[in-house]
Parts: sequence; structure tokens; C-alpha cells
Amino acid sequence: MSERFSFDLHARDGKARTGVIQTPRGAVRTPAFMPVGTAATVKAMMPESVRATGADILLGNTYHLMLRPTAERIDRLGGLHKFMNWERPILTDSGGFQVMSLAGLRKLTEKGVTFKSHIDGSKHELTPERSMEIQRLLGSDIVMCFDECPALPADRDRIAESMRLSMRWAERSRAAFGDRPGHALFGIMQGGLEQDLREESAEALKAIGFEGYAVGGLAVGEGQEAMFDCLDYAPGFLPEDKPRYLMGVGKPDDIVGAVKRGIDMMDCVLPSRSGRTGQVFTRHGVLNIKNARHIDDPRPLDEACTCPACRNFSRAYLHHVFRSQEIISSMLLTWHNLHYFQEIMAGMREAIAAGTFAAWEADFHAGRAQGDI
Ligand SMILES: Cc1ccc(CCc2c3nc[nH]c3cc3c(=O)[nH]c(N)nc23)cc1
Repeated sequence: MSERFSFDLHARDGKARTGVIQTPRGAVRTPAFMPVGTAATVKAMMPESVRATGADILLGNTYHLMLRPTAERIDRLGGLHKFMNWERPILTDSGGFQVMSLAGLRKLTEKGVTFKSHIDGSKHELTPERSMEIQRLLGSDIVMCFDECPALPADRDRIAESMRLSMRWAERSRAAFGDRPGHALFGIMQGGLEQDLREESAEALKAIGFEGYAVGGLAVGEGQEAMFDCLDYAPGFLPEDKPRYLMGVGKPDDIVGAVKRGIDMMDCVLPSRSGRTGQVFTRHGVLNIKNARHIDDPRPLDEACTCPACRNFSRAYLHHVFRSQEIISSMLLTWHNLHYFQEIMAGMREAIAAGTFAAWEADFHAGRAQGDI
């Protein structure tokens, strides 16, 4: 364990990179996929199971935890790591994104956002300063700047105005974060799909200086083509020697395309949320276990998968427990999906280190082209 936060780049293959983020709570191998543990739990998973899938770090959420059970209560109980029994690194989002997508009656000013809780209607305020305080109380290892992510589609002026507000909030976040060795503050690039605004945002963040940089404002409905067009230039505006985190991405092919374009870290609710709806990701493509065609199928989800769902259960069984709404259905399908997402990350790390990323990517896409799996 290191006492400090650092990022070591081990190899590159084209724009793709592989390395390690060292933190006092453990190392994070990049490219990294970060499971989402919004309310202090990765739904349907024990923490040791999340680790068993290969995860080095998981995500917590300022918005949800400030409302319930509150950051002050988690702090009194020893912090989020102890509270949720996950002693490895935790990254927390700053809360602004969830306020705009979840909270009621929101008011946005230069100071921050006031809103009503979607849980009990109580009034709350989030500012850069309050977000930094909440993330400090939670004890997260990687703290995100308080930003505003504009809903798309939005006109250029709105995007520019929003980005510039987020840059002023990034300044205030940095000032409020203070000097916290071993902890990192990441800036969040905004600017929508406008190349010049993305560059302006990156320049503003670099002038402030952060331990890592996120590409925000994507995975908000723009579609994969527009996202990749933006990722063809946006990561390159960020420092080479610092981690680059693409927020909220994504499906397996989004993840591969993002790593190919220079992204080091990603998060998405997809593997866990879709597991609860019966959607299963495999190397041969996607299937939904609720489909009647699985009712008598003795095969595992994926013959080549080593997760507990694939080692010990048939599709017929998984179909049965999903249809019966048994709790084990969410457990097994979530575990499988997270395991598969981590397998993609491990494959890419290895391929980048070996200089064979292009071949790995071709094999990844070929395997998924099959029909009914
Ligand atoms: C627990 C948790 C859930 C979700 C997130 C990421 C949430 C998220 C986005 N998700 C999709 N697109 C996103 C864009 C942004 C963004 O621009 N800024 C911030 N702060 N978060 C984003 C972080 C933590």
C-alpha cells in the first residue's frame, strides 16, 4: 500500500493505455471498470463477491448518501469503507448529476443547487463546498468536482454557459478540498459535443490542476457514434500522465471503444441493473433469461465463463428463478454480468501490455456477431 495517490503508466498500444493507480487503500489496475454501489451497496452482491469478480474499486454516491443515512451519520460510524465493509478504494460522484436526474423542485444558481429529496421531500442544498465536505465525511479515496451536466440536446450557448459554470465550480471544489495526502480530486470536463468548448474546459481544468480528469457530459443520450466522435479528440486534451475517467459508460462495445480512444476508468449501472431485469452479457452477445427458449436448456449461460452462475447452474434454472422472482436470480445474474465486464477489462489490460489490442478488439467483435446464443 502506498501512502500517496499516484498513477503509473505501464504500456500503450495506439491511444489505449494500461497502468496502475496506487492509493493508500490499494491499487487500481487500469483500464478499470468500477461497479456502481450507489447507496452503499452494489445491489444483490456481498462486498467479497464484488471483489471476487475482479473489481479493484467501486462507486458511491453523494446525492443518495447525503439524503439517507446522511454523510454525518456515516462519518460517526467510521466512514463509508467500514460502513459497507469494502476496504479497497472508493470513488464518489459529487451529486450534481443525480440532483438533476432524480431530485424534485430544483433551483440552480451560481452558488449551487437547492432541491427537494426524492425520498421524503425535505429541502437540501448542494454547493462545491458542501459536496467536498460530504465526500470527505464519507472518506472516499477519489473525490469528484461538483459540476453541472447539461441535458442533451442543448444549444451551443447553453452548453458553453453550463461548462463555464462547472469550471468556476471546479475552482471552488479544488479550494474546498484542501490538502489531503492519499486522497485525489478529479476535475470533470464538460462542453457537450463541441470540440472547442471541450478544449476550453480541459485548459481550464489543467490550469487548476487535478490528480485525475473525467470526461463528463456524455452517456446522456447522445448515442455511441456521437460519443466516439467526441472521444476521438477529448481525452487528448487531458494530461497524458493522469488517469482519465469516462463517466457513466457503458455497454461492452462502448467500453472497448472508449479504452481504444485513451480512457482509463469507467463506471456504469448496466451490468448490475440489467442483471436484475434478466439481461445477460456474454462473449457471444446479449440474451434475456426470461425468454421461453431457455426453459429446458441445460447449458450454462456461457460455457467458457468461470463465474458461480455459469459453473453451477443451467439456463433452465436461471430462467425458473427469474420467472419466480427469486432473490437468487438477481444475485447470480449480477455476479455473472460484473464478472464478464471485469473479464473484458482484464483482457484489454493484457492485450495493451502485449501490444496486441487490435487483434483482441477484432476477436471481441467477432465473438459477438453470432445469432441466438
Ligand atoms: C454512484 C454513481 C453513479 C453514476 C455516476 C456517474 C454519473 C454521471 C454520468 N452518468 C452518465 N453520464 C454522466 C455524466 C456525468 C457528469 O457529467 N458529471 C457527473 N458528476 N456525473 C456524471 C457516478 C457515481
